[in-house]
Amino acid sequence: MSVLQRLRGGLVASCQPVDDGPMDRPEIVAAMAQAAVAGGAVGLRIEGVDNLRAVRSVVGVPIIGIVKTDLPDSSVRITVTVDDALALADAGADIIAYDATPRGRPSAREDVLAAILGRGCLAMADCATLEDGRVALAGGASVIGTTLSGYTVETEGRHEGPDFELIAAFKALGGFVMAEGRINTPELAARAIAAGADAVTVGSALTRLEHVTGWFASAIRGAR
Ligand SMILES: CC(=O)N[C@H](C=O)[C@@H](O)[C@H](O)[C@H](O)COP(=O)(O)O
Repeated sequence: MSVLQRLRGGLVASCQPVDDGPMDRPEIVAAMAQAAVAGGAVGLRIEGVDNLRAVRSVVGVPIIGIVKTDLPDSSVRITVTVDDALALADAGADIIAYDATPRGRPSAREDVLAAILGRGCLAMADCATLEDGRVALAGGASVIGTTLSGYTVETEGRHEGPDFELIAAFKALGGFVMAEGRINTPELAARAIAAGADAVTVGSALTRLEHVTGWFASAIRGAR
């Protein structure tokens, strides 16, 4: 079965602990990944080359790899250089996700995409808009994700929850549609599939213990 066939209709667990938090260690990310697969995840999204290597050695499901970098002069963070893309391919990523918005960054998005495809990996375009998805598919990306909707100046504050409109619009474009971003409950995940997603990625609600704890703690404080 192809990588996309294995992901179709399933859950991808994004195992990204809070940066520099107590769970931000490759062995813990690998354990999270194993637990997610045991729970039914058909794929994983992993940040960082060391984490990816640790996860690759313990699971067989498809892995979407990214490297996040905080740049001084750009808000683009996801797989911003050709070297990052190549390192993820070497570490065993099946799919490499990159920032597919037109915002400036060290390597042009086209160059990052070409590097991913050149290594025989599939490319996932992390998009904010319909136009990002259109450009990415035309350039050879296989997966278009709603990952960055709500996280660019253009789209900030547009949706409090998942961007179901973009999921539906992507469906009409063709390509493999990944619903991603603020899908924090099983009900929202099911709605994403009903809206046209081929697969759903969930991160914070599964693997950012600090965030999930905070949601509960503040709801309880607010109810007092
Ligand atoms: C915008 C951005 O940088 N998104 C990142 C991409 O990898 C992650 O921080 C998110 O956790 C991931 O997209 C999953 O989304 P959520 O955690 O909302 O389920």
